[in-house]
Amino acid sequence: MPVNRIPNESLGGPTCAVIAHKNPHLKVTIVDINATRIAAWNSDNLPIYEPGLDEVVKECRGRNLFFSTDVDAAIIESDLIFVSVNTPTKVKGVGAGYAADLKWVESATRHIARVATSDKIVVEKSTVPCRTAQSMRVILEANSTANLKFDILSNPEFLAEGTAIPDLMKPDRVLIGSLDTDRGRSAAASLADVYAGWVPRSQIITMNLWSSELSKLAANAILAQRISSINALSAICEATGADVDEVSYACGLDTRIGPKFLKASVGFGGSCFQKDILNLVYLSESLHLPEVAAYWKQVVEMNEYQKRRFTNRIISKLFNTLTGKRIALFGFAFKKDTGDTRESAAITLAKYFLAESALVSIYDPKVDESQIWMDLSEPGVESNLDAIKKQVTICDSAYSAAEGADCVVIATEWEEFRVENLDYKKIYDSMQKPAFLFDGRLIIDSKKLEDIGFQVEVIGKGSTGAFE
Ligand SMILES: NC(=O)C1=CN([C@@H]2O[C@H](COP(=O)(O)OP(=O)(O)OC[C@H]3O[C@@H](n4cnc5c(N)ncnc54)[C@H](O)[C@@H]3O)[C@@H](O)[C@H]2O)C=CC1
Ligand SMILES: O=C(O)[C@H]1O[C@H](OP(=O)(O)OP(=O)(O)OC[C@H]2O[C@@H](n3ccc(=O)[nH]c3=O)[C@H](O)[C@@H]2O)[C@H](O)[C@@H](O)[C@@H]1O
Repeated sequence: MPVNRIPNESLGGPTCAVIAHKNPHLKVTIVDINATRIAAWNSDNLPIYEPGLDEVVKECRGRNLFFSTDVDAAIIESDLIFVSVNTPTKVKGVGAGYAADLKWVESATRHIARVATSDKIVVEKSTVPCRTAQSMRVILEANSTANLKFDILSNPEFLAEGTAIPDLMKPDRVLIGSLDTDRGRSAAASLADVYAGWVPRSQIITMNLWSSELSKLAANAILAQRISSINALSAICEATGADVDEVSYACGLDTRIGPKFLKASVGFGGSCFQKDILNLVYLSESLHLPEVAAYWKQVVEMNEYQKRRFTNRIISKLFNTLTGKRIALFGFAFKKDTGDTRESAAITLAKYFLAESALVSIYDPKVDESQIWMDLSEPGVESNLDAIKKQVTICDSAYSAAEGADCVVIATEWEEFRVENLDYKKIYDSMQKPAFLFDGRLIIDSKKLEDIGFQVEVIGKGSTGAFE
């Protein structure tokens, strides 16, 4: 079994589908070198789960939205090309563990230079380090044989997974960065016209290329920083008897702070927050700004600490050993309403539990079983997967995951895990006693579960109940 992550096309697919939906006069072709992905986009089972996406794709596919592996043809016939390829953290070489790996951006750029037969506007949609547009321009100009003109724009995307369609339909802002030249401004105006199909002009912001590239990294870093801040406070809450939900509410009422992104959790996940902050750390170090690098690095370190801290609380409450105990892990995706597991806190938790010789029963409503095995195993080590399969069971419901378990751990905030949507009495009756429930997402009503008999432990809240 190949143990490479299955690409999701979480960005390019939904973004271009909405552009096609809102601009019926434009022909939009989504191309990918991954034929399996394209086949899925052309089928009834789209490769990603995203609420509202099916409807948009079904309406436009075959009309003005096409999915293809014929990258050459799409480059030749397009006036405007979005480069939305993956930019993961480098795993080896200079900057490993921090810098963004730009090999896919470079290969897509070289492909455009090699194949284009007319002038193009090339839009950097992927999240990239500051000044990547300059490298793309050099590659395009140096490799283009036909004396063609290429304009590079930065147009970072701010959608979040799980809410991609509403985010795209009603963005807070659309950001377009260009060179401050007549050509640059004219290219930016052409791209602005595409978005003006549905976004008010006042929300389409233009600025210089480098500000635009940096704004994307900055926005993700600031959002993640808020989560690490509230998570740091959650540790203080647990030690003092303060309630993190109340602290978050009180702070969020200050209009200068605002209520969003202050929900304490077992740790942020997703393909971008960690990658983009590490990218910012690397950029800061490259610019000889070690204090700035250390500041941002701490946001990621706090996130790792939160996952370790939550696990330690579970071990301590389960009488200091997990050996042979069954843990029901509710949720594996990095957040609700997505099947994406990239950097999911649930993966780290599951690995900690396995290291403590626990048995883990996993249930997630949208994550494929094959994805869970990939996430838990070492790439390419078959024997490692065999060992993991002795400790892990993947279940088709929360009820089967909880059967015979010593504790339930809520790792993803799926609505179906709320007290009103699951029969927790049935779950309690099927578990070992004492039955523990650890809520890493602050989604359950502790009082109701304690009344059933559960010993409940919630992130950012002190312990209550019979065992204190
Ligand atoms: N996932 C998200 O919600 C968001 C992602 N981003 C950024 O968008 C970029 C892409 O992210 P995802 O869509 O999540 O990545 P992904 O890995 O799911 O998809 C990237 C796709 O690009 C394809 N690809 C790679 N090289 C290619 C080439 N030369 N020609 C054609 N296709 C090629 C891959 O086969 C893959 O299907 C990243 O830079 C990410 O930081 C930005 C905002 C939101
Ligand atoms: O660049 C990207 O890829 C995107 O990254 C994030 O979007 P995403 O990672 O899809 O999802 P978020 O809603 O930001 O959640 C990220 C993680 O933080 C967690 N989170 C979020 C909010 C909160 O208050 N607390 C919290 O723990 C979520 O559960 C999740 O694990 C940003 O929100 C998007 O604006 C950005 O475009």
